[in-house]
Amino acid sequence: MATRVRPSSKRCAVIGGSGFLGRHLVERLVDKGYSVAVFDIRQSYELPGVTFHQGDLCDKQALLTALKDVSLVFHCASPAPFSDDRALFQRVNVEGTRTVIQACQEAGVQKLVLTSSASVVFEGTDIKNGKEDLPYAKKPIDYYTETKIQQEKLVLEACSKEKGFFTVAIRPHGIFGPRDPQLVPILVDSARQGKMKFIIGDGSNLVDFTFVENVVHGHILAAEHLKPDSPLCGKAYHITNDEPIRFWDFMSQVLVGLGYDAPRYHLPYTLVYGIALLLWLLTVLLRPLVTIKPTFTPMRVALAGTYHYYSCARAKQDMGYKPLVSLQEAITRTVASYPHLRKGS
Ligand SMILES: NC(=O)C1=CN([C@@H]2O[C@H](COP(=O)(O)OP(=O)(O)OC[C@H]3O[C@@H](n4cnc5c(N)ncnc54)[C@H](OP(=O)(O)O)[C@@H]3O)[C@@H](O)[C@H]2O)C=CC1
Ligand SMILES: CC(C)CCC[C@@H](C)[C@H]1CC[C@H]2C3=C(CC[C@]12C)[C@@]1(C)CCC(=O)C[C@@H]1CC3
Repeated sequence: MATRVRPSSKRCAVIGGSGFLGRHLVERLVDKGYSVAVFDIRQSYELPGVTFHQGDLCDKQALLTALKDVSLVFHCASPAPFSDDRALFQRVNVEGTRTVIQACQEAGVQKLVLTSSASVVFEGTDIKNGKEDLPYAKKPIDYYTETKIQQEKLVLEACSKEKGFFTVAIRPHGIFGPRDPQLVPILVDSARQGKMKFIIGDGSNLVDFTFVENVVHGHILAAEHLKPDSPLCGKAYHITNDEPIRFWDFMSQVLVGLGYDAPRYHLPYTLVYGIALLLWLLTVLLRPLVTIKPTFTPMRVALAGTYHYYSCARAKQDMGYKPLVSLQEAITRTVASYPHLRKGS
């Protein structure tokens, strides 16, 4: 009878390993002595100790090649959240994740760590110190979040002691750091267009922004604590910097750090939200004729004008999580990493 060779626990795969979070995760795993297989639709770098497998995660055969001899899989691939392509989110985040689960089970993978999002419980209204037992959003803020909810459910439901397949979901919020392609670049682009003069609402709303290295730390701790009978099995965990900050203070610190003025003038939240909604309707109506990409979408206005910060007490208790980098240090390091986005450069 053929015996199955138990894959090495230091061999893992990162699906989405060419992306912002994925690459930081891969770099840390290599530092910790893991050998890593990256599976991604694109290859964006080369690194000793890392093998690249280019492919679409909806393709099970391609996944099976990358998952050979792998015991641990991190799944952090997703289409960009600001894409408007509902069919793409459905195909990659839902159908693709189903395929990832099947491929993991067929390849004999023991642990799957999903990058979910704290936004799975956000409906555009205030969340203060939200815990993981909040219900999933009934009206998610966009298609991206709608499919992140379905994806998280699929992964957590697949956790099975009988099959020897253990799953956990990490829910980060507002990831930022060096090489982030969205938060800082969008902010600077808006400032360069003169659109960052206004504070939406009274500016007191607290939110979580989480440094990418802390998010990586949470993922690796989750993987290392995920064992049969551990409390992590089939559960979701918020990973944040544990230092909620006023949304507009965070934006101002990044902008001022890069040489731009901080927003100063207040606008009522409902007015801006209403205008953003009208603009969005207009873009939908005009879509057959022209493509418009407004800076202030209803989703961004909701994120900019409400409280949304989360408790990471469960991660502290079950996996000993503690942020490694403080928010101030993280902002300083992030600002320093974007010399090309400084005013005047
Ligand atoms: N950034 C944030 O603030 C937050 C992110 N998250 C989650 O974290 C994860 C990582 O996000 P982030 O690093 O910011 O995103 P990125 O877009 O930087 O990384 C995602 C990677 O997945 C790749 N990818 C997309 N579709 C496929 C596919 N069909 N098959 C294989 N690879 C694919 C992307 O390629 P390509 O670029 O070509 O599309 C990209 O390389 C995502 O799951 C996201 O939902 C959660 C909370 C907050
Ligand atoms: C133009 C300005 C009013 C705002 C610019 C900053 C925004 C680009 C970011 C502020 C909060 C961020 C955020 C995400 C993306 C970038 C921001 C909107 C996510 C939507 C990314 C994907 C997630 O899973 C949730 C994030 C919430 C916070």
